[in-house]
Amino acid sequence: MDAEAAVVGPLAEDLRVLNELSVVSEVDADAVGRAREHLEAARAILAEKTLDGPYGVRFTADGRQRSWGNAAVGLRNPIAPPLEFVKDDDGTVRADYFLRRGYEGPPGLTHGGISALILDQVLGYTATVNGCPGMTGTLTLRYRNPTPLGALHAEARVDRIEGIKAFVVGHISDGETVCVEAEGVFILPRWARERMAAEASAVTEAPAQD
Ligand SMILES: CCCCCCCCCCCCCC(=O)SCCNC(=O)CCNC(=O)[C@H](O)C(C)(C)COP(=O)(O)OP(=O)(O)OC[C@H]1O[C@@H](n2cnc3c(N)ncnc32)[C@H](O)[C@@H]1OP(=O)(O)O
Repeated sequence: MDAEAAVVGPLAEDLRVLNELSVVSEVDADAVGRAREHLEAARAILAEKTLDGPYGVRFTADGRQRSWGNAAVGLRNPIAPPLEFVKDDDGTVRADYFLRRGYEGPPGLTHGGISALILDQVLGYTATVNGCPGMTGTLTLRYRNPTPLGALHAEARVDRIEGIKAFVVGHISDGETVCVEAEGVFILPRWARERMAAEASAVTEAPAQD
């Protein structure tokens, strides 16, 4: 982990813990008031200097990509569980992750929208690392069994690629039972296709160099 990640990663992790405590803490009103005073002090410090816009995607000097603001995988984002992906030799992508009690939907279970967030990211990443990056065009989910909180597993593989479209399938399981199945169509958008075509034609039209 690089020096900046070592500073900001633990901040997001602290905030994940606070998110869960906001849900489950049973301290009295006086204690909540004291905790909020500390949080206000932290807010004031962090707000001293901020970006004007979203974090976006950034690149380090050695070319590594950072999506630290991303709501599913962002190192800096306390909404992200976060997910960390492993790619197998056959192109399958897997992630073991842990959902705290702040991700509850039905009592004691994972919110279905959180499962959708995770599958969107896992399937989209799978399309990208298998050579067909794109935006989510369609994401279809089937909630087969209730998804518990806690330790979960997601995985995805490319079913097929048709030109600019990747058809990806995947699921979430609790280690034994498949809870949610997903199919996604990821499409290289028109603006990206036009940019790639313009760059290709600029290379073709460039005068030959001796
Ligand atoms: C470089 C790109 C970014 C990479 C990001 C990597 C992140 C990885 C992680 C990501 C994780 C997070 C991910 C997120 O959160 S991504 C955020 C959620 N998704 C969006 O916001 C996408 C919004 N929509 C669009 O941008 C456009 O509508 C897209 C790009 C989808 C298509 O607009 P485009 O103008 O390009 O389309 P076209 O009219 O030229 O048609 C082209 C072909 O596509 C077919 N079609 C069209 N729409 C759909 C549809 N909805 N389902 C299925 N198929 C569709 C169409 O029939 C045609 O097929 P064919 O007739 O040729 O056979």
